Amino acid sequence: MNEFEVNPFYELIINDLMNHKYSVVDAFFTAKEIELLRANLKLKRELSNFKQAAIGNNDSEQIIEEIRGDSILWLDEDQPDEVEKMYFEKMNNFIAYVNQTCYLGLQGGEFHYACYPPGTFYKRHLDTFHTDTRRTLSMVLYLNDEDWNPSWGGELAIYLKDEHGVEYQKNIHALPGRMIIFNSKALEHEVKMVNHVRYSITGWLKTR
Ligand SMILES: O=C(O)CCC(=O)C(=O)O
Ligand SMILES: [Fe+2]
Repeated sequence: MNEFEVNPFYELIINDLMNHKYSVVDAFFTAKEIELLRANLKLKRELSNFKQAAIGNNDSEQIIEEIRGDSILWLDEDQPDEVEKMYFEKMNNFIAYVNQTCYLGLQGGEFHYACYPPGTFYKRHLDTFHTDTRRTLSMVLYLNDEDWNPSWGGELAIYLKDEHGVEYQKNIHALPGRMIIFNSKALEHEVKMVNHVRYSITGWLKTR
C-alpha cells in the first residue's frame, strides 16, 4: 500500500472549502494542459452535437432559456480521448485525496463541456436536485481564450453570508485556467450574462 503523502496544494483547497464553502484555484492544471483542454473542447464543438442544456433531472428535465442558455456535451469516462484521460486522472487523484483526508465518500464524478454563447446566462440556482442529493462538490474549470476580457461578463456570482448572517454576492471572473470548487449542497450561484462566447468544463463529485 502507498504511504500517504500530504499534498499542500490540495490542503489549501480543502481548508478553503471547510472555512468558506468554496475555493478559487488558478493552478489546478498547467497552462499547457489548459491549452489542450481548450483545443479539445473547440474540436468537439465542431465535431459533435452540443445540446441545449436543461434544468432538473431525469423525468423533470426542461429547457428554459430564461433560466439557462448554455449548450453542453457530457464527457464519457469509459471512452476518454488522450486529453480527457489527463483530465480524469487529475480529478480522480483529487477525489482519492479528499476521500482519504475528509472521508467524504466520493464515488466519482460527472462532467460536461459547456459553452455559453453571447447573450446567455444561468440564473441563480443550487446544483443538487430535490430527488437526488449525491452531488457534493461542484468544480468549474474555465477554458476561455487567453485574451479573455473581464468586461465580457460571464462572472460566476456566488451567494454568501457575512458574520451577521446578511447575504452578499461575490463575483468571480471566468479567467482562463481558473477552477472554482464549491459545496454543491450549500452554495447558490449564478452565471452572469456574457457578451462573448464562454467555455468551461463543469463537473460534480458525487457520493453513492
Ligand atoms: O459556469 C459556471 O461558472 C457555473 C455553471 C453552473 O453553475 C452549472 O452548470 O451548474
Ligand atoms: Fe451550477
